[in-house]
Amino acid sequence: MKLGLPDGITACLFDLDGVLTSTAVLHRRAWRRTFDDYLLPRGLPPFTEADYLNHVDGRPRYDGVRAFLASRGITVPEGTPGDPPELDTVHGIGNRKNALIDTIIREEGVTPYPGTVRYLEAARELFKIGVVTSSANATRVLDAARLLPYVQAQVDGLVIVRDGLRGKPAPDSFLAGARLLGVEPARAAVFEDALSGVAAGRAGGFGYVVGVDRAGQAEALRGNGADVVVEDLAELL
Ligand SMILES: O=P(O)(O)OC[C@H]1O[C@@H](O)[C@H](O)[C@@H](O)[C@@H]1O
Repeated sequence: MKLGLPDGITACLFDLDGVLTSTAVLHRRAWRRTFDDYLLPRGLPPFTEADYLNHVDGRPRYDGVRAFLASRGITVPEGTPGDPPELDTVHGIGNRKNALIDTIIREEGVTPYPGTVRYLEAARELFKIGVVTSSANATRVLDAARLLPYVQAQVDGLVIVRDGLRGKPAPDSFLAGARLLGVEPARAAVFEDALSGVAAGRAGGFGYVVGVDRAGQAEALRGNGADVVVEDLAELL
């Protein structure tokens, strides 16, 4: 074992929001405001943390809109990516959330987890490092957190759309990350805080899946595919 990973692992694929940076809570807040603006005027129950964790967390933006609305039996037109934020379409609602997260990130900034930075410092000496995230805002967030120098390969929300990949919980984005680093999935470890993300790691046949529990959902992370669950990456040092 090195840095808590089994022998034979040569690469680490890190999710971004909630694993490297504390931006998962910012996304959650933006989603809550977006969906509550839709739900509450219609007399429907508000968006909950469980809604976020089960249907939205880790998935590409519009997949999250579709999955959550489907869980409530709500159908809205698909629309197109250029839809303005005030339109009640899948794309309009997703764009509304993106305008909100944009403001929140600009006003509040981005912090990397200190334990993650320590882990990255150690890992860069031993492993290839990639970031695999559904977020189309990844470069900006990595840059603000000063983490870009650690990243040798990046698969993000823009790449997912460009290459027509299926989003998490499908394994496509992690498999693309492994390919970019030139490693077999069995030789790569996946680090994920989202249920959809650990499921993607398991579905891709990755050598090890580390669940990072930032939301008191250790059991669910294990149930969806994590081999081990930690609350902070420093526990693996
Ligand atoms: O809307 P973005 O920035 O492209 O991000 C898409 C998704 O990215 C994931 O990393 C987050 O867990 C989700 O909350 C978010 O919805």
